[in-house]
Amino acid sequence: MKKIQVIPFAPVPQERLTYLLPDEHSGILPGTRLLVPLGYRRVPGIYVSDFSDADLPGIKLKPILDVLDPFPVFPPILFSIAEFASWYYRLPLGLLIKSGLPPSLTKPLPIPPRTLQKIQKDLSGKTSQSPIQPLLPFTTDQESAFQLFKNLSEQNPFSVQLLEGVTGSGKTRVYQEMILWALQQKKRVLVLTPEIGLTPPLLDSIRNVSPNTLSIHSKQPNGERLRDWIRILNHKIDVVVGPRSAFFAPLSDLGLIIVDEEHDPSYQSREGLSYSVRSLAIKRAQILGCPVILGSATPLLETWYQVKKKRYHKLSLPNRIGQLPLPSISVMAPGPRGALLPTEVITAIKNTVDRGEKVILLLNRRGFVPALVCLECREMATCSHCSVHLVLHKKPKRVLICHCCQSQYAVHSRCPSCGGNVLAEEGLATQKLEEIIQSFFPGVSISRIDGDSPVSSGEGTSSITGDILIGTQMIAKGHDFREVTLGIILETDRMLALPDYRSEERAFELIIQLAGRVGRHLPGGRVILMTQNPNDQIFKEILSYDTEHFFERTNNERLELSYPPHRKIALVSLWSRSETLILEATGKARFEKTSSNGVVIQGPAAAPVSKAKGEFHYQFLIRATSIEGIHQAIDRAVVLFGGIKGLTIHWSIDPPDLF
Ligand SMILES: Nc1ncnc2c1ncn2[C@@H]1O[C@H](COP(=O)(O)OP(=O)(O)OP(=O)(O)O)[C@@H](O)[C@H]1O
Ligand SMILES: [Zn+2]
Repeated sequence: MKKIQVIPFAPVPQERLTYLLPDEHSGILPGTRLLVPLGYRRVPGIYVSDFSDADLPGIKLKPILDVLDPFPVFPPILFSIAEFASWYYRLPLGLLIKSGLPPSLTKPLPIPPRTLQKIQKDLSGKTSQSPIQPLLPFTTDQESAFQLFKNLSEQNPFSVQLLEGVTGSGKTRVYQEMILWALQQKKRVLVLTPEIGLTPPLLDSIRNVSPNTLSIHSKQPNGERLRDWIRILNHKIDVVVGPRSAFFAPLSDLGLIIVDEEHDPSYQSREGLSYSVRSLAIKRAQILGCPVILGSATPLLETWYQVKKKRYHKLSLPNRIGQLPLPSISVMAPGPRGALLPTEVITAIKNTVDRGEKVILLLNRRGFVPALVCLECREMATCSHCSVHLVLHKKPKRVLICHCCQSQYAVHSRCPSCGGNVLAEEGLATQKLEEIIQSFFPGVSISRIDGDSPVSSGEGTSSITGDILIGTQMIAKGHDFREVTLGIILETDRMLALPDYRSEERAFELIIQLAGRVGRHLPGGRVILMTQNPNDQIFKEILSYDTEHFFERTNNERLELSYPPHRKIALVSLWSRSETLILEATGKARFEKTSSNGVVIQGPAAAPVSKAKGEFHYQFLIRATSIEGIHQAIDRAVVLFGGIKGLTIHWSIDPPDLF
């Protein structure tokens, strides 16, 4: 029996464990799933390599229990990037690999033989060849951007290229040509997109240049996802398009990675294992020696900074297609005496709809109203498991919902605190906005696009037919609505005031992206921002689309306050049902506040949502000049808090925000 190394799908401190492989299985290849004993458990894992060191004195090795599949499902081409991710984000390698596999391959079971037979039969069939429509001729901007890409990619094995194209400048058309370039080199392509459900047009455009394209995403049925994975493993697919869950697609001969809308925070997982596939895409391209494209109209400040430092290249599409200008942006105060919209805005909506054009209203809060308040004691309805107010929803039924843990509560008629019987609905969310706007414009059709509407569950944008479109931030993402010429953003000040170092950057990006949906095909586009503080510096930058000034200013602030891109940061979170336990543990521990090697630790402080799903949440913020400093601090936190019963510890390196 030979000795082999296995990465088990378990949070083990050593990344690889050594087992014995019975001779009858000696022919298996690295990347194959095995079942191994781990303590009293049987866990699946990946066979990585043979173990060539001589003896392990005093250690009695156990044989593996089974070989789960007849072929490797996590091929060795993915080992280096998985190992890098595990090192950089301090995550158990086995769990990281598990997070990248289709769900059916994460269980301690073989693929059922009948399923496998069916998939293999499908594989032998011809891949579908959808008709290829003629491609649009390039504009001069597109031509120069593509030529620069081609030169850079042919001169350097690895390069990071920012495709900065204003909204509606035709980035997708450039992606098409880049993909064709890679296919001509007999290479394959990975295209990452923030939300597959919202961007089927991107998939169509890519299929048009490469019919052997498929999309992988977490809403696919398990069987389909497994079948697609095996098709990719068998080299039947040239281009994979998808969100975070597509990152580990087992494409061999990868020659190009495109990260569309690279600024989007959904590239970083928030729950469970925290890692950013946008950042890992850059590393994967570096390991493979191929170009990676970061596409956006509003790149991350970090990306802008790397371009400034000449580490990333920039390709520009400075104009909209058809010489249509970007919409004009203006600021306006909300109406007098609490009226939601001033008369001027109502008139602008009416005129737009009367012309047969469309209006978008963005309000970044779903539900009916964000607060149900007792007029006697001013108590607000609050979740019993989380420290957040309940949001009143009216559709599909009248119910109070916790947006943190999703618990639902019946709407009470009396205040649970003082028995008062006047409960007022305060504030505004998308469902109420829809009701108000409908009352102003009775005959006009309205579509609502938010986390509660069908479009968010992957139905695509074809259902969005209203003349007035109301939505949360979702409405600003990548859509190419033809007739929209007026955009209105409500409660802009609230977006800017979120307690986070990135809130201005996020608001800037959201406003420019929303403006990007306006006037894409018709002239006269206009955007109105509702704000009480029209003289704030950020509005001057937004009104003139002065990204450069915004980035310069924000970058200086980040430098002064020691935030990225000038420092690495991480959040270490402690969770417990007992707040006292957290406070005692952190009070006793010597988690050095400032250490000699440039690591600064702040906290613990109650997290912005200080209790969620029944557990209290405290955070440390760590800053360091290097990733090694961050690692040291996290390792120390694990030693201090990792073994305490009743306390769990999580961390997020380069978190997209501090929530
Ligand atoms: N060369 C071209 N000739 C004519 N029309 C074009 C050309 N390139 C792109 N278009 C059209 O321009 C519109 C905008 O293109 P696209 O959606 O790719 O923009 P974008 O840069 O991705 O914008 P956003 O960042 O807002 O998503 C689309 O309707 C597309 O079909
Ligand atoms: Zn809750």
